[in-house]
Amino acid sequence: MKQINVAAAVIIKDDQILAGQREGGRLGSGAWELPGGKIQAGEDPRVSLQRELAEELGSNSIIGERVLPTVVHQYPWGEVHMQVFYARLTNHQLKTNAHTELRWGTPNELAELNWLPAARPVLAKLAEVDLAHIQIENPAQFYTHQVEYYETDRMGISHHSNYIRWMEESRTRFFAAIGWDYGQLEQTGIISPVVSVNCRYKQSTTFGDQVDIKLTVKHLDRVKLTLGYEMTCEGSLVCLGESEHCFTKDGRLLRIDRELPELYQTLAKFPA
Ligand SMILES: Nc1nc2c([nH]c(=O)n2[C@H]2C[C@H](O)[C@@H](COP(=O)(O)OP(=O)(O)OP(=O)(O)O)O2)c(=O)[nH]1
Repeated sequence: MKQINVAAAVIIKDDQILAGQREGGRLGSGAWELPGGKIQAGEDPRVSLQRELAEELGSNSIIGERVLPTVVHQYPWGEVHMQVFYARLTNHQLKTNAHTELRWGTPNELAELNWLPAARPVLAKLAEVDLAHIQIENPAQFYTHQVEYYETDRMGISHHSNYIRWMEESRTRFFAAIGWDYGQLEQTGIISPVVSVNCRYKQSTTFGDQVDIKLTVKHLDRVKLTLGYEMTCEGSLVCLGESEHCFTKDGRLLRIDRELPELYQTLAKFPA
Protein backbone atom coordinates (compact mmCIF):
# COMPACT_ATOMS: atom_id res chain seq x y z
CA MET A 1 0.00 0.00 0.00
CA LYS A 2 1.24 3.47 -0.88
CA GLN A 3 2.80 5.31 2.09
CA ILE A 4 1.79 8.96 2.44
CA ASN A 5 4.01 10.98 4.79
CA VAL A 6 2.21 13.88 6.40
CA ALA A 7 3.17 16.64 8.84
CA ALA A 8 0.34 18.15 10.87
CA ALA A 9 0.20 20.87 13.51
CA VAL A 10 -1.41 21.24 16.90
CA ILE A 11 -1.62 25.02 16.66
CA ILE A 12 -1.90 26.49 20.13
CA LYS A 13 -3.47 29.72 21.34
CA ASP A 14 -3.82 29.72 25.16
CA ASP A 15 -5.66 26.46 25.94
CA GLN A 16 -7.18 26.17 22.45
CA ILE A 17 -6.12 24.48 19.24
CA LEU A 18 -7.09 25.10 15.62
CA ALA A 19 -9.20 22.68 13.58
CA GLY A 20 -9.96 22.97 9.88
CA GLN A 21 -12.76 21.42 7.86
CA ARG A 22 -11.36 20.00 4.61
CA GLU A 23 -12.92 21.68 1.63
CA GLY A 24 -14.70 19.91 -1.25
CA GLY A 25 -12.48 18.27 -3.87
CA ARG A 26 -9.89 17.10 -1.30
CA LEU A 27 -9.76 13.46 -0.08
CA GLY A 28 -11.86 13.21 3.09
CA SER A 29 -13.63 16.48 2.28
CA GLY A 30 -16.04 17.67 4.95
CA ALA A 31 -14.04 15.97 7.73
CA TRP A 32 -12.05 17.97 10.27
CA GLU A 33 -8.27 17.90 10.44
CA LEU A 34 -5.22 19.43 12.01
CA PRO A 35 -3.77 21.83 9.44
CA GLY A 36 -0.78 20.39 7.57
CA GLY A 37 -0.01 18.39 4.46
CA LYS A 38 2.35 16.05 2.65
CA ILE A 39 6.07 15.87 3.31
CA GLN A 40 8.12 15.90 0.13
CA ALA A 41 10.77 13.16 -0.23
CA GLY A 42 13.80 13.90 1.93
CA GLU A 43 12.28 17.06 3.39
CA ASP A 44 12.58 18.01 7.06
CA PRO A 45 9.00 17.56 8.39
CA ARG A 46 9.17 20.93 10.17
CA VAL A 47 10.00 22.65 6.88
CA SER A 48 7.06 20.89 5.16
CA LEU A 49 4.78 21.97 7.96
CA GLN A 50 5.81 25.61 7.78
CA ARG A 51 5.17 25.58 4.03
CA GLU A 52 1.77 23.89 4.38
CA LEU A 53 0.63 26.25 7.14
CA ALA A 54 1.69 29.27 5.07
CA GLU A 55 -0.23 27.90 2.04
CA GLU A 56 -3.36 26.85 3.91
CA LEU A 57 -3.65 29.58 6.54
CA GLY A 58 -1.55 32.43 5.13
CA SER A 59 0.59 32.66 8.26
CA ASN A 60 4.18 32.05 9.26
CA SER A 61 4.61 29.61 12.11
CA ILE A 62 6.99 28.49 14.80
CA ILE A 63 7.18 24.71 15.01
CA GLY A 64 7.89 23.12 18.37
CA GLU A 65 8.31 19.60 19.64
CA ARG A 66 6.54 16.42 18.57
CA VAL A 67 3.18 15.79 20.21
CA LEU A 68 3.27 11.99 20.03
CA PRO A 69 4.94 9.20 18.02
CA THR A 70 4.01 9.02 14.30
CA VAL A 71 0.34 8.10 13.82
CA VAL A 72 -0.22 5.40 11.17
CA HIS A 73 -3.65 4.93 9.60
CA GLN A 74 -4.79 3.00 6.53
CA TYR A 75 -7.22 4.68 4.14
CA PRO A 76 -8.49 3.35 0.80
CA TRP A 77 -6.12 5.85 -0.85
CA GLY A 78 -2.98 4.81 1.07
CA GLU A 79 -1.32 4.40 4.44
CA VAL A 80 -0.91 7.76 6.12
CA HIS A 81 2.11 8.24 8.41
CA MET A 82 1.37 11.48 10.22
CA GLN A 83 4.02 13.33 12.24
CA VAL A 84 2.47 15.87 14.59
CA PHE A 85 4.18 18.92 16.08
CA TYR A 86 3.09 21.75 18.35
CA ALA A 87 3.05 25.11 16.55
CA ARG A 88 2.28 28.77 17.03
CA LEU A 89 1.15 31.14 14.30
CA THR A 90 2.69 34.58 13.95
CA ASN A 91 -0.34 36.05 12.17
CA HIS A 92 -3.87 35.78 13.54
CA GLN A 93 -5.80 36.97 10.48
CA LEU A 94 -6.15 33.53 8.96
CA LYS A 95 -7.04 32.58 5.38
CA THR A 96 -9.23 29.63 4.42
CA ASN A 97 -7.26 28.49 1.37
CA ALA A 98 -7.85 24.78 1.99
CA HIS A 99 -10.73 24.71 4.47
CA THR A 100 -14.40 25.62 4.39
CA GLU A 101 -14.15 26.60 8.05
CA LEU A 102 -11.54 27.07 10.75
CA ARG A 103 -12.46 26.69 14.38
CA TRP A 104 -10.59 27.32 17.67
CA GLY A 105 -11.50 25.30 20.74
CA THR A 106 -10.14 23.18 23.55
CA PRO A 107 -9.43 19.57 22.50
CA ASN A 108 -12.47 18.55 24.57
CA GLU A 109 -14.78 21.01 22.81
CA LEU A 110 -13.51 19.99 19.39
CA ALA A 111 -13.63 16.24 20.08
CA GLU A 112 -17.28 16.09 18.95
CA LEU A 113 -16.42 17.14 15.39
CA ASN A 114 -16.17 14.58 12.61
CA TRP A 115 -12.35 14.22 12.53
CA LEU A 116 -10.27 12.30 10.01
CA PRO A 117 -9.45 9.05 11.89
CA ALA A 118 -5.66 9.70 11.99
CA ALA A 119 -6.31 12.85 14.05
CA ARG A 120 -8.21 10.97 16.77
CA PRO A 121 -5.14 9.63 18.68
CA VAL A 122 -3.81 13.20 18.70
CA LEU A 123 -6.96 14.50 20.39
CA ALA A 124 -6.79 11.64 22.90
CA LYS A 125 -3.19 12.61 23.70
CA LEU A 126 -4.09 16.31 24.04
CA ALA A 127 -6.76 15.49 26.62
CA GLU A 128 -3.83 14.62 28.98
CA VAL A 129 -1.82 17.78 28.23
CA ASP A 130 -1.94 21.25 29.80
CA LEU A 131 -1.76 23.26 26.56
CA ALA A 132 -1.36 26.62 28.28
CA HIS A 133 2.04 25.43 29.56
CA ILE A 134 3.47 23.99 26.34
CA GLN A 135 6.72 25.79 25.51
CA ILE A 136 7.41 26.34 21.83
CA GLU A 137 11.11 26.99 21.88
CA ASN A 138 13.22 28.71 19.28
CA PRO A 139 13.03 26.65 16.06
CA ALA A 140 16.77 27.21 15.53
CA GLN A 141 17.30 24.59 18.23
CA PHE A 142 15.51 21.80 16.38
CA TYR A 143 16.70 19.67 13.51
CA THR A 144 15.43 16.31 12.30
CA HIS A 145 17.70 13.85 10.50
CA GLN A 146 16.17 10.93 8.62
CA VAL A 147 18.52 7.94 8.79
CA GLU A 148 19.91 7.04 5.36
CA TYR A 149 20.44 3.44 4.22
CA TYR A 150 24.18 4.01 3.87
CA GLU A 151 24.38 5.10 7.52
CA THR A 152 23.47 1.63 8.78
CA ASP A 153 25.97 -1.15 9.44
CA ARG A 154 25.91 -4.93 8.92
CA MET A 155 23.55 -5.26 11.87
CA GLY A 156 21.10 -2.86 10.21
CA ILE A 157 21.56 -0.15 12.83
CA SER A 158 22.97 3.36 12.45
CA HIS A 159 26.74 3.24 12.82
CA HIS A 160 27.83 5.17 15.93
CA SER A 161 30.06 7.54 13.94
CA ASN A 162 27.02 9.08 12.25
CA TYR A 163 25.73 10.64 15.44
CA ILE A 164 28.77 12.95 15.46
CA ARG A 165 27.88 14.07 11.90
CA TRP A 166 24.23 14.66 12.89
CA MET A 167 25.49 16.85 15.73
CA GLU A 168 27.38 18.90 13.16
CA GLU A 169 24.33 19.10 10.85
CA SER A 170 22.22 20.46 13.68
CA ARG A 171 25.01 22.84 14.72
CA THR A 172 25.56 24.41 11.29
CA ARG A 173 21.81 24.91 10.88
CA PHE A 174 21.58 26.39 14.36
CA PHE A 175 24.36 28.91 13.68
CA ALA A 176 22.77 29.86 10.33
CA ALA A 177 19.35 30.28 11.96
CA ILE A 178 20.70 32.62 14.65
CA GLY A 179 22.47 34.75 12.02
CA TRP A 180 26.02 33.34 12.32
CA ASP A 181 26.30 31.19 9.21
CA TYR A 182 29.58 29.19 9.30
CA GLY A 183 30.44 30.08 5.70
CA GLN A 184 30.05 33.80 6.37
CA LEU A 185 31.96 33.55 9.64
CA GLU A 186 34.88 31.89 7.84
CA GLN A 187 34.91 34.64 5.21
CA THR A 188 35.78 37.04 8.02
CA GLY A 189 38.75 34.80 8.91
CA ILE A 190 37.12 33.38 12.04
CA ILE A 191 37.06 29.63 12.45
CA SER A 192 35.51 27.54 15.18
CA PRO A 193 37.50 24.34 15.75
CA VAL A 194 35.96 21.39 17.57
CA VAL A 195 37.90 20.89 20.79
CA SER A 196 36.14 17.69 21.88
CA VAL A 197 33.03 15.60 21.25
CA ASN A 198 31.26 13.19 23.49
CA CYS A 199 28.41 10.81 22.69
CA ARG A 200 26.41 8.64 25.02
CA TYR A 201 24.37 6.10 23.09
CA LYS A 202 21.07 5.11 24.65
CA GLN A 203 19.18 3.20 21.96
CA SER A 204 19.83 2.19 18.36
CA THR A 205 18.18 3.72 15.28
CA THR A 206 17.75 2.29 11.82
CA PHE A 207 17.03 3.17 8.18
CA GLY A 208 14.20 5.67 7.77
CA ASP A 209 14.03 6.66 11.45
CA GLN A 210 13.43 10.34 12.15
CA VAL A 211 16.00 11.48 14.69
CA ASP A 212 14.96 14.75 16.35
CA ILE A 213 17.92 16.73 17.65
CA LYS A 214 17.48 19.50 20.18
CA LEU A 215 20.53 21.71 20.59
CA THR A 216 21.23 23.72 23.74
CA VAL A 217 24.12 25.81 25.02
CA LYS A 218 25.44 23.85 28.00
CA HIS A 219 28.29 26.14 28.87
CA LEU A 220 29.63 29.43 27.59
CA ASP A 221 32.60 31.28 28.98
CA ARG A 222 35.11 33.78 27.66
CA VAL A 223 36.81 31.34 25.29
CA LYS A 224 34.83 28.11 25.24
CA LEU A 225 31.39 27.07 24.04
CA THR A 226 29.88 23.70 24.95
CA LEU A 227 26.81 22.58 23.01
CA GLY A 228 24.48 19.78 24.06
CA TYR A 229 22.47 17.57 21.70
CA GLU A 230 19.48 15.56 22.85
CA MET A 231 18.49 13.06 20.18
CA THR A 232 15.13 11.35 20.32
CA CYS A 233 13.31 9.04 17.94
CA GLU A 234 9.51 8.88 18.22
CA GLY A 235 9.87 10.45 21.66
CA SER A 236 12.46 7.95 23.02
CA LEU A 237 15.93 9.12 23.92
CA VAL A 238 18.54 7.62 21.56
CA CYS A 239 21.69 9.63 22.21
CA LEU A 240 23.05 12.47 24.33
CA GLY A 241 25.91 14.39 22.71
CA GLU A 242 28.20 17.24 23.60
CA SER A 243 30.72 19.25 21.61
CA GLU A 244 33.21 21.86 22.78
CA HIS A 245 34.35 24.71 20.56
CA CYS A 246 36.56 27.74 20.59
CA PHE A 247 36.85 30.59 18.07
CA THR A 248 40.13 31.60 16.45
CA LYS A 249 41.40 34.15 13.93
CA ASP A 250 44.86 33.93 12.33
CA GLY A 251 45.70 31.16 14.77
CA ARG A 252 44.88 33.34 17.78
CA LEU A 253 42.23 32.32 20.34
CA LEU A 254 39.41 34.90 20.48
CA ARG A 255 37.69 36.13 23.64
CA ILE A 256 34.07 35.43 22.71
CA ASP A 257 32.60 37.95 25.17
CA ARG A 258 34.87 40.81 24.02
CA GLU A 259 35.64 40.08 20.38
CA LEU A 260 32.32 38.48 19.38
CA PRO A 261 29.95 40.12 21.90
CA GLU A 262 26.81 39.81 19.74
CA LEU A 263 27.40 36.09 19.24
CA TYR A 264 28.06 35.73 22.98
CA GLN A 265 24.76 37.41 23.85
CA THR A 266 22.81 35.41 21.28
CA LEU A 267 24.24 32.09 22.46
CA ALA A 268 23.38 32.93 26.06
CA LYS A 269 19.69 32.82 25.07
CA PHE A 270 19.79 29.04 24.51
CA PRO A 271 20.68 27.57 27.91
CA ALA A 272 20.34 23.86 28.59
N1 LIG B 1 -3.26 17.67 7.48
C1 LIG B 1 -3.84 16.58 7.98
N2 LIG B 1 -3.94 15.45 7.24
C2 LIG B 1 -4.55 14.39 7.80
C3 LIG B 1 -5.06 14.43 9.11
N3 LIG B 1 -5.60 13.23 9.41
C4 LIG B 1 -5.45 12.45 8.32
O1 LIG B 1 -5.83 11.31 8.19
N4 LIG B 1 -4.80 13.15 7.32
C5 LIG B 1 -4.51 12.60 6.02
C6 LIG B 1 -5.44 13.05 4.93
C7 LIG B 1 -4.55 12.99 3.70
O2 LIG B 1 -4.57 11.66 3.18
C8 LIG B 1 -3.20 13.29 4.24
C9 LIG B 1 -2.83 14.74 4.12
O3 LIG B 1 -2.61 15.04 2.82
P1 LIG B 1 -3.25 16.32 2.08
O4 LIG B 1 -3.94 15.79 0.90
O5 LIG B 1 -4.01 17.16 3.03
O6 LIG B 1 -1.93 17.04 1.71
P2 LIG B 1 -1.70 18.34 0.89
O7 LIG B 1 -2.43 19.46 1.57
O8 LIG B 1 -0.19 18.42 0.78
O9 LIG B 1 -2.30 17.96 -0.52
P3 LIG B 1 -3.61 18.36 -1.35
O10 LIG B 1 -4.81 18.34 -0.43
O11 LIG B 1 -3.29 19.69 -1.89
O12 LIG B 1 -3.63 17.23 -2.32
O13 LIG B 1 -3.22 12.96 5.62
C10 LIG B 1 -4.96 15.63 9.87
O14 LIG B 1 -5.39 15.75 10.99
N5 LIG B 1 -4.33 16.67 9.25
